Amino acid sequence: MVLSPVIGKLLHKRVVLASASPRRREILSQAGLRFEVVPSRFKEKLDKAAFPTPYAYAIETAKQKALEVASRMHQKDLRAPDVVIGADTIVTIGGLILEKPADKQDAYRMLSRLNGKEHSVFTGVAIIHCCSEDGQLDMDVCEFHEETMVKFSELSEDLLWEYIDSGEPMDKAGGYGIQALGGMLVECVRGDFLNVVGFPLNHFCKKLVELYCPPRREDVQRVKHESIPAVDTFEIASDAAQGDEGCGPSRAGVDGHSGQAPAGPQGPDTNGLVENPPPFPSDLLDLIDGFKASKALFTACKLKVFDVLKEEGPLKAVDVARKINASVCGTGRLLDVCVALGLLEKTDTGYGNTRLASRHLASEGACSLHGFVAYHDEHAWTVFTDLESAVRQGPQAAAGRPEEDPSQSRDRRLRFMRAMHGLTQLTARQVATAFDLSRFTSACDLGGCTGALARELAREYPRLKVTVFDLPEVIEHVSSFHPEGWQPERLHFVPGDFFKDDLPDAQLYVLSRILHDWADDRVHELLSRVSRSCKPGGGLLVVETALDERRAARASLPAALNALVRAQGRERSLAEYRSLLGQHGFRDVQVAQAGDRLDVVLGTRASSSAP
Ligand SMILES: O=c1[nH]cc([C@@H]2O[C@H](COP(=O)(O)OP(=O)(O)OP(=O)(O)O)[C@@H](O)[C@H]2O)c(=O)[nH]1
Repeated sequence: MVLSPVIGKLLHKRVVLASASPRRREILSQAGLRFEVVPSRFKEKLDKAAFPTPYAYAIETAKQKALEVASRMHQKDLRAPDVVIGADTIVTIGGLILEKPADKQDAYRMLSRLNGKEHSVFTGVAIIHCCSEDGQLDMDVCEFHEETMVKFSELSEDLLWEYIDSGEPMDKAGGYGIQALGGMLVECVRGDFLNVVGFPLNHFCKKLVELYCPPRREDVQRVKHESIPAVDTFEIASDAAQGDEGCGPSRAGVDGHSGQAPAGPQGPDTNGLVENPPPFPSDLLDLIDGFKASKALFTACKLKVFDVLKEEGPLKAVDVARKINASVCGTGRLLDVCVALGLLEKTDTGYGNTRLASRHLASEGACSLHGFVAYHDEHAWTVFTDLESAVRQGPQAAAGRPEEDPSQSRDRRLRFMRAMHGLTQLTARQVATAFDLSRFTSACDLGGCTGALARELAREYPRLKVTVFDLPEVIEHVSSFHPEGWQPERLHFVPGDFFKDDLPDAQLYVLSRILHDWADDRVHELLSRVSRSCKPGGGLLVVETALDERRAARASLPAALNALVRAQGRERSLAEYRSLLGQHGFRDVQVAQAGDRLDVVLGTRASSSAP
């Protein structure tokens, strides 16, 4: 029996799994897929440093594995299979990519690195649709990745060696198999378990829905007019499977344009030939509607919809309306839009948060971005209405406005602090582990605000004492951001202005999301102050979202636009940050990525006194 209708779409096709992994074979056959196994001969030796993110590396490896099998099979009997699936699983921690261990010592190195910590497991997947015509092989590649967070318990050396001696680690990414003995090492898992084992089945099925059962044209148009983006659920596949016999491998889907409507009614042209209308511009319509989606999210956050549903959901629209003190009709529409945006789920019992919403959009919690959303709603939204003049006149248009100073009023300051706190908490661990900082015993986070990064640094490096140095009016509020029962043992808050006051002594100085706020002259002033305070051998850690051609244009887009609408300051490229550190006496400048959007630059203060 095939449970997922979308897997059924592949039953009449020749499907090949380009993998030697017994786990992938098992996951896919248990899902009801029928396929042959042809292990890939692609050597997994791509240059990791050439990829902007670890998952881009995993995706490319998966793609190369599948492409190798497709072309080999085509060459052999001039008939490629219909579909080839490739996958690659990697583990990442502190900017390092771990694959299968080379030997026992290597397994030990990997497992001790993971010991007691949380790491990410990425599986990149490539689905290749092949078409052989006149001896030519034509291939369409659809690719995606899935991330799962896994936390290891604190494990003794003896236990690690016992596990290594079991032989289990050797053919597993990161040196452990979560589905077997390795499960004993794991304290918790956040995300898709099967992704860790080697194949993200859930995401794969969703991709198949996009490829084989895009929403029907009427649905797309209705959705567009109501400004609700299409949502990828298995239900779409079920509906299509029941109501649309022709729901097949649409070219639109295979070409990777997910959610694109199939070609519309076709009329004969003057030669009696059928002419295809131009492709439906779904992506463009999504783009046009994008601001409405943002505003719906901002509004639901402001009205505390996600808090109410986190505490009491699932609830009917009428009950949510009562609790947020809003109209039933307006609330119902907002809730439906949130469902379409993938933020809420709707069942017979009412509306409930998705995991994403409970984790990031409710106002409390270690991963809450509620403050960050509020800041965008109340501040960025207004500032960005000036984009046209900023583009016409350049950043001086923003300079003409009264200075946006987050410390102007208590409310605005607190709002800004909440935004920074949420964002920093979310990325602090990745920043703290981007480099091995264990050689430092003292650090000073300049402009460290609520201490979210400082706390993570102290947690990650047990010998490290961290000072947060920020304006007195900021320091005055930090206690309200401390987690309950929190004792600031190795963490100190010192009030001061990094442009005016002496900087606290430290071996490592941290400037996280600070430099982009300042124009070049101020950046030089600040860096020369840091350079003077930093002793030879000390370090400077700069954290920014760099304008960087390596990163997909889309990810650095907000940074590029921010630079236009801000009165002062500008985003800079990695080359510029490297050069700035060099100009101020920092050598051995290294760069690492912290997650998708942040770059971390570490320089060591050279011994010569003149920078
Ligand atoms: O918890 C677990 N983590 C990982 C695995 C297995 O690890 C390997 C990952 O290696 P890779 O993606 O390169 O795949 P290969 O086994 O080399 O097969 P290919 O022919 O596809 O390259 C993978 O087998 C996971 O299943 C695990 O079992 N548990």
